[in-house]
Formats: sequence, structure tokens, C-alpha cells
Amino acid sequence: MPSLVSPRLLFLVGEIIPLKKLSRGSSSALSQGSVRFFSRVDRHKNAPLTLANLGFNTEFEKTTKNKRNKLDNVKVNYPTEAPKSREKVAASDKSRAVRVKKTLEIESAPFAATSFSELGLPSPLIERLEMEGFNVPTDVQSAAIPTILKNHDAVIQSYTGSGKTLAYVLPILSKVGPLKDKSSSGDKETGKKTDIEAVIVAPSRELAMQIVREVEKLLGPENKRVVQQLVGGANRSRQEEALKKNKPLIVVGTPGRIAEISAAGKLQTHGCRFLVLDEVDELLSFNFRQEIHRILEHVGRRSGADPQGQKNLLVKSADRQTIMVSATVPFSVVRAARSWACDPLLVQAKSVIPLESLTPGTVNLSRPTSSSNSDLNLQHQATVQSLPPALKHYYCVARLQHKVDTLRRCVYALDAQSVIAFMNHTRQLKDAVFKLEARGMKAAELHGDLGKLGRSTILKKFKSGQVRVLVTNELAARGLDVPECDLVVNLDLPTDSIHYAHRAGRTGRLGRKGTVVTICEESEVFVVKKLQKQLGVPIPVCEFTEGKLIVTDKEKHVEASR
Ligand SMILES: Nc1ncnc2c1ncn2[C@@H]1O[C@H](COP(=O)(O)OP(=O)(O)OP(=O)(O)O)[C@@H](O)[C@H]1O
Repeated sequence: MPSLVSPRLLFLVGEIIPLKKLSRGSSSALSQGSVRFFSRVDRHKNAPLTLANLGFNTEFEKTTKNKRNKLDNVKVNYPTEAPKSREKVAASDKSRAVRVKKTLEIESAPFAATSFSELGLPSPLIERLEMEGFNVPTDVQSAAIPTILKNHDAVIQSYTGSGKTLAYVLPILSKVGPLKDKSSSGDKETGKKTDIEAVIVAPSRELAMQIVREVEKLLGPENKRVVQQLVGGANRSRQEEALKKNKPLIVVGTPGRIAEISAAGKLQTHGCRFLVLDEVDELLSFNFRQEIHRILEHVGRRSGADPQGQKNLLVKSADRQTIMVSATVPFSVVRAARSWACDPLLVQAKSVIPLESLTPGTVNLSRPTSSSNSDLNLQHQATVQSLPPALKHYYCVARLQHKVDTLRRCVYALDAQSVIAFMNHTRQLKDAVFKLEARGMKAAELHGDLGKLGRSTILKKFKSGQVRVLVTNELAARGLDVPECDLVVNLDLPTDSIHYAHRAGRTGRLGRKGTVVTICEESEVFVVKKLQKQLGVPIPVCEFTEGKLIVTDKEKHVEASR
């Protein structure tokens, strides 16, 4: 079997990563890898980067029924001895154990593993998973869990609803708290009991509370105090009292509140071992910049140097494992990971590669600019990775004043039971809800101006089916997990393909069916066409007549199946 890595690209089970510039470390590591090629690569100079012009006739060896899809012999070998900054400190100085990254043998991360026990999770945690009905890990969990357990910093990128939350929660619970692997040697013993060992940051209260519930479910009722929420809008002094009284090991919250309590000296995170930035591209946006910077400076310590960049082995803080997560990874995330993480790996559903091998455009989704053909192909590839494959996308044209009525007809035509409708301005949400209710359709609005109690009540009603249409904006909805959601409607156009992807990802969770309909004015159709190109998915035009969704594309006039 040929064992080579073309200097131009790395082909990992359906992934083509143009590696214009591999840094020495990873290229040597990667060049030791042997990736299965079935054809020669002969890329023409300026042709766009497509499989065809790369001379690939990709044909995978059919795996037998029982054999899993594995990457044979692809190794990303990191030096087993920790880089200088992570050398084991002398036995005498126990105050600061450091994390030693272990060689990551990709084949030990069996992509599409058939059980969680194959991934090295401790049995108490596996028992809890089984009690909660989680038996088979998703692809991104199969790739991420071994990577994080081997102490690597990671950027986890996989399409919406693919199980990214557990992909980082499970390895953390394997090392922190009552379900952890008691036998794991060499791991840092926790410092004072008050030390927080994991900080998980999310851009919205809803998402933070959703993560808390996932962690609490796994910990079980007897261990609920191990995790605590620090979300904005809740009573801060009560949160600080709980921190003192319960001494949680894991905190989950929104950037503002975590930074606020940290600045007040009420959150001891210098011994923190894990920092997770969920929906990281949103967290790096302007509105959270200051708080995220404070959190990155004060939580644990970036491995290898203190925030001032000086090597300071006397700092009494543990190396921090930094994990960044999102369905969309624009290059701003790659840059942030490079400065705040240490040798981070890009973990996708079926590939784990050194992040430093990426160049602008490879996973960049945030530059929906006019780009050359090959860049479009790359964006296409990156964007498609952020959309659940089973989704169906449509658009229909309506006058501004008829949009809500069109939404109502869309809901009836698709017989949708759990609908999330997106608008760009909070004041319009009320008007849309009023019009829907006036026509007998149970609707409610969700946005930042509502209080914490109001928001959680509305979410509960929506999840329980008491509300059929939730009208919201994308911040309140990012990362939101409502498995029953079967239709997403864009009443206003999203600002770019990243926002489209996160809105669309509220439906079609974990392989379920889902439909996305964008209702736009005639003058906005060109934007939908642009999104279609950037997202790489067909968005045919449709209309809702006689209670049916009719695709009205010229070449085909068919009724869309429900
Ligand atoms: N291994 C699994 N088996 C069954 N269900 C799972 C598994 N992992 C996650 N889930 C469920 O799948 C749903 C989606 O998971 P999650 O919210 O973590 O997806 P996500 O990738 O973070 O989505 P988003 O990008 O929108 O944040 C949740 O209801 C979760 O409980």
C-alpha cells in the first residue's frame, strides 16, 4: 500500500486538506503517516481544487460488516516527552503537576466506534451513559474523546446536532469528579478542594443551562453539586454563596458572569485543568471579546507559558487543556487556538490533524466574499461539514407584509409540529407572534430582553409542545438542542452562511429529518443563491398552495415529499 503524504494535501477518509504549509513538527509527524491512496495526485497548476482534477478516483475499500471504518496506520505522532514547559516537575514540587501529551495513535481512536467502552472512558461513567440511554458514540465523539483523554488541546468541528457537547463533557468527567478514572496515573491531583477543575463557557444562558443539565444527568442526583451554573441574569450573590458552600469542580456559564465573578476573586480557577469555549466562533465575536480575554488569562494556565508568554515553572497553576467547539470554524478560531492553546488538533467527524497545518480558507466559513473557484470549493467543503446531511432546504418569495402568513401556510403544508422561526430584530418578534396567535397558531417569542425566568418558561413550553412556533433570533438559539424541532424558517435572511448553518442546525438533530425554509422578498433572492453556493446545498424555490409545499423550479414541478 502506498505510504506517502502528498506535499500538497492530506486525504483522510473523505477529507481533503490542502496543506500549503505544514510546520516542520506536524509535517514530519504526518509524513510518518501512511494514508490510503487509490490514485495518483496530479493537480493542474491553477485548476480549482476538486477531486476530479486531483486525479482522485476515490474508491474506498469496502469495510466488511463487522470491521469498522478505520484509518489504517495514520499516526499523528507527537513527541512522547513533553515539550520543555511540560516536563514533569521534580517530585518535590507537587504543587504543580503538568499535563503530558501522549502519542495520539489515530488507529486507537476507532472512528465510528461501536461503544463508549472502546474509547477509554471509565466504567462508572459508562454505566451512567447506559442508564441515560447513550450506547453508541457519534463519529465526532469517537474522534474527540481519545484525543482529549490523551491531553491534547483541541478544536472540535462537526455539523450541528452531531453530539459535540458529550464529545468534550465525557473526557472531562473521566478526569474530574466522582465518575473519573481512579486508576489514571500521572494526572494532576487536584489542589485545594476549592479548585475549580473545569470551566465551560457558552454564549447564551439557554445553551449554558442545557450543558449543565447534560452534565447533571450524567453525574446523577447524588452528585449534582459537582457542577454549577454561572449564567448572567441569575442572582449573582446566590451563585457566589453556592460556589463557597458546594465547592463545585465544574462551572458552566456565560462569559460576562464568569469574568465578573472571577474579577471579584470569588472564582478560584488557577488550578483549572479544562477550559471549554463552546460555540467558540460566537464567543470570539466582538460582543464577548473582553470577557473571553479575561477568562483565557485567568483560567488555569496555557500550557508552556504564563499569559505574559514567559516560561514560569514556579507558577502554582496547572497546565490548562483548552478545547474550542463549534459547527463552524472560521479562521479567527484557528488564530485564537494558535495563541491560546498548545499544539491544538483539529478534530472532525473522521479526521484528527494538527491545526497548524490549516491555512486561511481550508475551514474558513466566515469570509463569504467573492472568492476563486477553488476557495469556493474549500468553503463548500467546510460549510457542508457544518450542516446536518439529512436536511432539506427551500426558499419561497413573499412580500414583507405577507411573510408571517406564508410562515403559517408553510407550517400547515409540512404539518410541522415544532417550528423555530428566525428574525433579525427583537421588536419584530412580538408582531410575528401576535399575528400567528391571532390566526390560532400557538406561538411565543424568545430573545435577550426577556428575563431568565421568562426565557426558561418559554423554552419549556416549546420543548413540551405547548408552543408550536418559537420566534427568536440566532443568539438565543445557538447550540439549542430541541430534538423534536422539525422545521426552521428564516423570516429574515441570516447575515452570512455561518449564521444560516447554525439556524438550520436547530432541526435535523442527530440524523433526524429536518426542513429549512427561507422566506424572502424578490429583491433578496440573489442572497439565497449566494448562500446556496457557499453552503454547497440545493435550495430550490417553492410555494405553498392548497396546503402543500410545491417546488416550482422550472425544470421540475413536483410536490416536495413531507
Ligand atoms: N452518542 C449519542 N447517542 C445518542 N444521542 C446523543 C449522543 N450524543 C449526543 N446525543 C444527543 O444528540 C443531541 C445533539 O447533541 P448536541 O447538542 O451535543 O449536538 P451539537 O453537535 O453540540 O449541536 P450544535 O452544533 O447545534 O451545538 C442531544 O439531544 C444529545 O443528547
